[in-house]
Amino acid sequence: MDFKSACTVRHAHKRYGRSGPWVLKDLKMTIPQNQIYGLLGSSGCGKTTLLKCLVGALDLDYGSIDLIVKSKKQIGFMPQETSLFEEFTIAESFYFHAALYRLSKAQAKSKIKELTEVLDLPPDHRVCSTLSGGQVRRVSIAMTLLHSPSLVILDEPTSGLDPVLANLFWRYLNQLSVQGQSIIITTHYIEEARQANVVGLMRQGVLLAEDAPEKLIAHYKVDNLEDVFLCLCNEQETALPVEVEAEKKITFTSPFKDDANNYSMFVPHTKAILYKNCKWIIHNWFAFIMLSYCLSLACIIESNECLKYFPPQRVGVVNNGENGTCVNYDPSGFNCSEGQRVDFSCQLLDAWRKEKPQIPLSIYNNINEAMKDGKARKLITILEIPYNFTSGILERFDRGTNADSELIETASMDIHIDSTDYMAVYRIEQDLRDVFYSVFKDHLKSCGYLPQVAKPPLRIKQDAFFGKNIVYQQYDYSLHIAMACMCSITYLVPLFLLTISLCLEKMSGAYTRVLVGGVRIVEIFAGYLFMIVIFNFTNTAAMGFDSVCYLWQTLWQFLAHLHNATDLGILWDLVWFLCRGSRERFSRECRDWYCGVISHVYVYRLLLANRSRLFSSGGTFQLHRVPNDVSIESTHGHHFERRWFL
Ligand SMILES: Nc1ncnc2c1ncn2[C@@H]1O[C@H](COP(=O)(O)OP(=O)(O)OP(=O)(O)O)[C@@H](O)[C@H]1O
Repeated sequence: MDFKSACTVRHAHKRYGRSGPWVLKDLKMTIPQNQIYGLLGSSGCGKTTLLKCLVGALDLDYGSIDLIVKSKKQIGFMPQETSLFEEFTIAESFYFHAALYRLSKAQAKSKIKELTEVLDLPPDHRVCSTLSGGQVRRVSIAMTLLHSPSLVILDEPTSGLDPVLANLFWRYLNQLSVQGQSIIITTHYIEEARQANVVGLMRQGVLLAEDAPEKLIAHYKVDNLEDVFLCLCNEQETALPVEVEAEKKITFTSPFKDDANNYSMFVPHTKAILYKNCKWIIHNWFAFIMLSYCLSLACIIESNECLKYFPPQRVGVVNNGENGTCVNYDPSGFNCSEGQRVDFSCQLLDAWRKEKPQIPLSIYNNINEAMKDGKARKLITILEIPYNFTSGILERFDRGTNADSELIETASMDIHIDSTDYMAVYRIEQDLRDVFYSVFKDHLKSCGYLPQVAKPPLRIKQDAFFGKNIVYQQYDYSLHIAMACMCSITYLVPLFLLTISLCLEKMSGAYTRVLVGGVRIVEIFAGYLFMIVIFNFTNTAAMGFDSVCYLWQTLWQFLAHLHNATDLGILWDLVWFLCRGSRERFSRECRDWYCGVISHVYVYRLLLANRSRLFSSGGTFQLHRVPNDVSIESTHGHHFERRWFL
């Protein structure tokens, strides 16, 4: 035959696995340029394997392939499988393939119009998964031909096509070949292949003959190609079995190894993959929104008290004292030297209102009502003042060291503190001590005693005891695990769903086409990575709202209690916290201005201390949730006070 070759295959050997049977056995093939080559053969003879080797989807074990094209971009390959993104509409599929081959809008538009007419495509808003088998095949052919490739390779394009349409399609292929495209087509319909310029007849991995159909028919003196094939099969049966000879084992080199498009197409390929991923997400929005963003939202709602109401900052009081609600008692009018009778409960409440205006009091008639509100988390503490509280304390003063335990019991107030909030317990105890001290001090002063007598015999010195090793005992981590798990799932969902999409696309063969189009794994990876980053970023932003809310309160509380900020360490950790505010999304107790700051330090200290149990809890940790049995074993230079840890 006298023609220029579009593809030449020499001594092609291919098998799957190291010890599998040879699928291609010393196969030789020459595909003429600008002509249609019909590759015929029984099922399983190796046609698809050969085509995949031609387009670079598989490598030969031995042999050589010479192609007229040097870039995958110039090849159009239609695999046997559907090879379409099933959720896409036809228009989206066209857009994706046009982007993949960097076609201009005008080029894409005119080619789409041409292909729609020739292949009688359904309306372009139709989703691929809803098309019939024949329609899918036609859309698949259209995608293959969209970028007008120089070498067109079609694996059984006409199976399932209406005969009239198949005829039109063959005519269109003829037209393309005249326009300069070389076409290889496999088909099971042997007679159909008479329309090809050249046919190759293949059996058991060997090309038995290749020539123009009419020449083959004439040579074997039969009426049709089927009979030619029969003759060739008989010849092969009588011939000696083909052995793979050592001298025919030519080392295979990919015809695309110098593909110049490898790097220049990075951006368009990645953009096309991104487009495809975005569309996939849009088509599967329900799964993404439900699994990803709804979980984020649940985390925020569940973990953020700021969104619900301002955290309770009230102290409930049940005053069973002699003056009850204190309406008939003027605390400021009390003067010991004039022999007036003091009411410590009313003095205490008055002092509280003056000294702790940020924590208002709620007066209750009985303990049950107060406890009800306490359990509803409207109160942080309930003060239950007994009837003879004042007389009991006065008697204690009188009796001095002679006071018995019964009297001490009588003169004590019950304080119910919400112990789920460790920092609140600490603060309320401190506040109560301050207020009691101020009341007794004033009383003693008014009665002519030394006020310092009321001061507890303690001199607090602030030293730095900071241990490296923090020991946990008997702590229930489940509280933290739930939230941490939800958050982790939120971040894993996009990864999980996009992986599913990748698997589905691989199974449908869509990726074969994409890879044959010259897309590299690194470009697919970049497209996926970008999507995952976007998802996690938006998730973090959503959760960040929670952090901003918390941050605002933290700052507010920080400024309100600035007098406590005796150490620069707080400022340092506040800055740290600002930088890493998102870590605090699990915070339940926004009101503790320092819990966020300290918990932060705490987390890092624990991470540094390598506590595997904390790691297993998976989330951040709050100081007020820390059990009382935390101990710091050894000292280590640090800017925080020990009392903050205990
Ligand atoms: N991935 C694979 N692993 C192992 N064997 C394979 C694989 N793919 C194909 N084969 C085997 O290689 C042989 C040739 O398969 P191939 O798909 O190339 O045939 P074919 O001529 O295209 O058949 P059909 O016309 O039915 O599509 C078959 O025996 C097949 O079972």
